[in-house]
Amino acid sequence: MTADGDGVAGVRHHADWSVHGLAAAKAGRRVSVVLPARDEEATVGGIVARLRAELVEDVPLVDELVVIDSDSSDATAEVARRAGASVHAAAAIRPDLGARRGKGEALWKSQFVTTGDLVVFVDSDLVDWGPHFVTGLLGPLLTDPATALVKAVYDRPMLDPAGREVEQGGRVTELVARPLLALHHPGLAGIVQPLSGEWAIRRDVLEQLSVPVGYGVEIAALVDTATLCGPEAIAQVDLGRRTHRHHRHDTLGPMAVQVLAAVEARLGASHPRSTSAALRQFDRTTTGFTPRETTVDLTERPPAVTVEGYAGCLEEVCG
Ligand SMILES: O=c1ccn([C@@H]2O[C@H](COP(=O)(O)OP(=O)(O)O[C@H]3O[C@H](CO)[C@@H](O)[C@H](O)[C@H]3O)[C@@H](O)[C@H]2O)c(=O)[nH]1
Ligand SMILES: O=C(O)[C@H](O)COP(=O)(O)O
Repeated sequence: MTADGDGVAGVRHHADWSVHGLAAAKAGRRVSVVLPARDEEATVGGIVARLRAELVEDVPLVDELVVIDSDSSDATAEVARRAGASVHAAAAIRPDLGARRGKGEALWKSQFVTTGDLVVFVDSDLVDWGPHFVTGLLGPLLTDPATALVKAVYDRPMLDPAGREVEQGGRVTELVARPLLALHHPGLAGIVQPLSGEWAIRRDVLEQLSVPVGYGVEIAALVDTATLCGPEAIAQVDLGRRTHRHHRHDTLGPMAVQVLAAVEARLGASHPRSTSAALRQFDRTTTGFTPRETTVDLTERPPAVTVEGYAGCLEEVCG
């Protein structure tokens, strides 16, 4: 498989690295795995338990396994804790900094409760996955000092209720993220899955990034890491196959707005940052089309390194 863009390197394969080899390559570095989770009681426990058994207990690759409970109303926190994660409610982390809703907020807040030099993010709604998601993402970071961020690449089939493959997933990827990269960041067009929720990053880079509180977090991290370190500092690793819970197409609207806004905010002064947008969608009712309005949060959190009391590293990165 090749996917060379203008600047991004080709895709490696997770099998290029063994778990024992990676544990030996750590050389004193600490690894945090962070799972953001909102209402994921059905899946988060199994993911945590397997990562804990294979990458914490069998082989000492992962030093901390952290679930950030993102305003769940189900038993996510309890299930994750029982499976062996340390669990933090996003809103309870540094309450002096306030609380927003969203996936990006969970990732941003995770910086205040983790200590890893390398941070691996893994979604907690995964169905088809394995510990090779974590080892694959760590491969380039642990073996190549020029790598700053690693993105997951995978087949992502959409299955019908009977488990048959109906098409490939990634609706926001294909209709929003990829066109945005083509228009504004062609040097990143070689990124196969720009929105993949599984990615890993050096903390000394992560802490320099401004973080959208919602679903703009992945595209923002890509664009900003390329700006800070160059696109060649972004690696990609093929993790095989991934399936997860899908949103209805209309609930992808707010996600699309957040992805668009994160890229627009990085286009310079002609696109001032808004802090919210009103997305109007319509339901067919007996009286016609009834509008349904969603206020989409476009807020961004500042680089952690600029936040008073942040304990991370303060060194300058990427030259
Ligand atoms: O407010 C939220 C929303 C989601 N999540 C968690 O974030 C992960 C991904 O969320 P999901 O709603 O399943 O996103 P997807 O539809 O899978 O969206 C894809 O595209 C998004 C936009 O780039 C990425 O953020 C996702 O990781 C990626 O899987 C899951 O573990 C969620 O529980 C939170 O922690 N807080
Ligand atoms: O990554 C994406 O584009 C969105 O998460 C939607 O994915 P899906 O179309 O596979 O649900």
